[in-house]
Amino acid sequence: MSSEFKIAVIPGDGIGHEVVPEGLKVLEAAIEATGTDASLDFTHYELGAKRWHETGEALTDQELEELRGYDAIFFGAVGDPDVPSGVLERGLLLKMRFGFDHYVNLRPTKLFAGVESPLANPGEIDFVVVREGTEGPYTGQGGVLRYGTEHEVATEVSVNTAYGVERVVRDAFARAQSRRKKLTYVHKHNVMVHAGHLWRRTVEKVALEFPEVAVDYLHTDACTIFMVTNPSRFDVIVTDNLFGDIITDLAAAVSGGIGLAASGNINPDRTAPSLFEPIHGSAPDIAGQQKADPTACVLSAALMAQHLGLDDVAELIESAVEKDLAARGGAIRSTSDIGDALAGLVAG
Ligand SMILES: NC(=O)C1=CN([C@@H]2O[C@H](COP(=O)(O)OP(=O)(O)OC[C@H]3O[C@@H](n4cnc5c(N)ncnc54)[C@H](O)[C@@H]3O)[C@@H](O)[C@H]2O)C=CC1
Ligand SMILES: CC(C)CC(=O)C(=O)O
Ligand SMILES: [Mg+2]
Repeated sequence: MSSEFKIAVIPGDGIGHEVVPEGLKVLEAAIEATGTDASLDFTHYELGAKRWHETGEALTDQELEELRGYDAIFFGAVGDPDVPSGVLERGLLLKMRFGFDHYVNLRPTKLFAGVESPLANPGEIDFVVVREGTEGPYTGQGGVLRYGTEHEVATEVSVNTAYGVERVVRDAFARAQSRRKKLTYVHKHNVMVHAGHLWRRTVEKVALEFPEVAVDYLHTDACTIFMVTNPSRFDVIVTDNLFGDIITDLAAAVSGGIGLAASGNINPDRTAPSLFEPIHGSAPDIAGQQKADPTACVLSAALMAQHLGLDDVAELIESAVEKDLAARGGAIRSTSDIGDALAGLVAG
């Protein structure tokens, strides 16, 4: 039986408009090349800075509900220098992450053959960060007292629930079980004793269900050391929303750059569409210049294909990326040239 998947496409801002067309180009080439009888039906949404300037809205509640009807969301990036910081990030992207219960923010990190790492001796880098996606300091809890005065007080509260921590920790253990059976949980429980100890107790409890998985703990600051000095020690990392955001930019940097780092914002219970995006932002410093590497976006399309059960499509895209990276050397190519090359490799 053939299946049709409805995909909402949101390029967003800045280089989102350049990398998303390349992601779609490679994805469509892979669908055709595999001969799968599945088809993807794309609906484009113009959301981001332009639309915010026109209407004052980042994403309405009605649009959020409309998006709920899709099988997946393919996203570029959000954020614009002419929009107050946080308005689009919270109003568009985080509204979807929270609204669609994307509690697993999955960020695989791999040093592909032929890719140069800034580390002198990188060794093998192949790990996945499971970043909690719906809690922590990203919930918007907190506020400001005596705004604008010399007595101003600003709080940003980290929210951690037993339910929320346990479900993401269990997901990470299951991933470790099916990989190299090592889980590193990363927090800062020497200082953040309330949230940190909830994470610690939760990991200890769930570990009993996964006796084959070796568990390791690192404070976040020490994690950044080992990510640079010995990234091979990692298999699966589980951590909170903010720590996960920070360490995955570092993970991208040590494994060849932010332009290669893909992600999935996953709702594992499939009660709402999952969202796939490169981990980078809208990169205003290079936007509109065809300088962005679309590979992260292309690999995010592969993650989306895998999520939809199109494993052969995902594998074809990944192997095209591997071939292209192995042959790249120091060549400088435009965003669309890289997309064309990847689509060509996929077509065979
Ligand atoms: N998921 C999202 O939509 C995210 C949005 N943002 C937003 O993006 C805007 C810019 O944020 P920044 O902190 O500058 O982070 P950024 O990730 O946009 O850029 C950081 C640096 O990486 C470079 N870069 C990013 N993607 C690249 C690619 N594909 N190829 C080559 N170079 C690339 C940029 O040119 C810049 O020098 C802000 O408004 C921020 O809030 C930031 C991170 C994630
Ligand atoms: C909401 C985003 C702008 C936060 C971020 O940097 C990320 O998720 O990687
Ligand atoms: Mg980030």
